[in-house]
Parts: sequence; structure tokens; C-alpha cells
Amino acid sequence: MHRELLTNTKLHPDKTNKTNRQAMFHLAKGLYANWNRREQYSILILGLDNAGKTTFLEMLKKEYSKGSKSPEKITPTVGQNVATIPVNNCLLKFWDVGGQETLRSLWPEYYAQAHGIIFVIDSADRERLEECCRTLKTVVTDEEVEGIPVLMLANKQDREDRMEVQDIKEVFNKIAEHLGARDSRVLPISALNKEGVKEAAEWILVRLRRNKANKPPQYK
Ligand SMILES: Nc1nc2c(ncn2[C@@H]2O[C@H](COP(=O)(O)OP(=O)(O)OP(=O)(O)O)[C@@H](O)[C@H]2O)c(=O)[nH]1
Ligand SMILES: [Mg+2]
Repeated sequence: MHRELLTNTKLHPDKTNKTNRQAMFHLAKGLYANWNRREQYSILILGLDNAGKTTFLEMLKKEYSKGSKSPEKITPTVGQNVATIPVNNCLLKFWDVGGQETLRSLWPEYYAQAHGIIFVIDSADRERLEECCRTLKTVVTDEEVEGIPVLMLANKQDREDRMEVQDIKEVFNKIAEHLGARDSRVLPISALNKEGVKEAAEWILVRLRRNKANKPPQYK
């Protein structure tokens, strides 16, 4: 019986070669696919309406990939804008959601999937600084956001009526104390002039990678 089976399964030398070649091909294909897979992190862009979130995202697209909207075509976000952008051999999937007060109740829906948060501040909007602080506090004290890196962007640095970066840092670093051991930073940028945009993406990517063991990326 065994002998019969063996005899029956004995392959013709040509067939063996073909089978081996096929196996090698599939192995190589699998290895290549795995080797070629990139880490993908999701980043949530938050901040009050008019802070410059969508402008920041469009400028990121301009910096790292093709096809971005020109600033004059950007309108207030009612739903969400999603863009996956390749940065330093990784993929950053940005979720830009509307900042109007009525839309902020939707933010927590995104927390669970976020590997990091970018909070955009309008450096020229003194009147809403208090509202901005309150909003950020609500975000960073949410337990679903616990442990993930938070980058605060003091945007619109090109405006003459902007608040001093040092003053903004003082206010927002106090809130960042809530972040405990988490990585956080205030960076000055001008989304409109594409200044500081690349630095922001690189800063957050380093922190996302550092936090990889706590919140693993997806592989794409
Ligand atoms: N001067 C200046 N204006 C900016 C800058 N970034 C954005 N703006 C302007 O601010 C306004 C609002 O920008 P958006 O990007 O739509 O703001 P948003 O945060 O996405 O707003 P919502 O979608 O309503 O939450 C637009 O008129 C932009 O051109 C900047 O760096 N400097
Ligand atoms: Mg927007």
C-alpha cells in the first residue's frame, strides 16, 4: 500500500522541476510582498474651525505627493478629508475633520484608531484662545487618547497680528502637562506658506515609531 502510494506520487523529473520553480516563485513573491509592506499610521488633525487644518493637509500633500488643492479652493470642512501620504518610507494616513462647534462631538469617533494627534491653533485668534485651550484639554484628557503623541501647531505665523510663539507655548505646554509621560510639542508653522509643514510631519513620525510597541501600525 505504502509502496503503491510512493510509486503513485513519484514525480516525473520535468514535473518536479516545474513544481519547484512554482514553489520558489510563490516564496519569492511572498517575501517581496512582505518586504515591500510599509508601516501605516493614522493621524487625526483637530483644532477649532478656521485654524488651518485643511490648509495644513493640502500643504503636506504638496510637500510629499502630487495633487493638492490650492488654498483659495479650500472651504470649511463639514465631513472629513482623508489623505494617505508617503513620508520617509512610511505611510501617514491623515484624518482632517471639521472644527466647527457642532462637529466637535464627532471627534471621539476617531480616537480609537488614531496613532497620533495634530492639534492646529490659529496664532492670530486671541479671542478664541480660551475656547481653543478648553477644546484641547477635552481631547487630551479623553482616556481613549491616553498614551498617544500629540503635536500642537501654532499656525498662521506669517500674520503680523500673531501671538508670540513663546506665549502660545506657555499656555499650551501647561495643558500638555495632562499628557504625562506622553510625547508632546508646540511647533510654529505657516501652513499657507508651507513653512514648518515638513518638520511637523517628521516630528510626529519619529514619535509614532517610538510608540509602536504601545500602538502598532498597520502594514500596507
Ligand atoms: N495667514 C494665514 N492664513 C491661513 C494659514 N493657514 C490657513 N489659513 C487661512 O485660514 C482659513 C481657514 O483655513 P482652513 O484650512 O479651511 O481651516 P480649517 O481648520 O480646516 O477649518 P474647518 O474646516 O472649518 O475646521 C483660510 O482662509 C486659510 O487660507 C496660514 O498659515 N496663514
Ligand atoms: Mg477644514
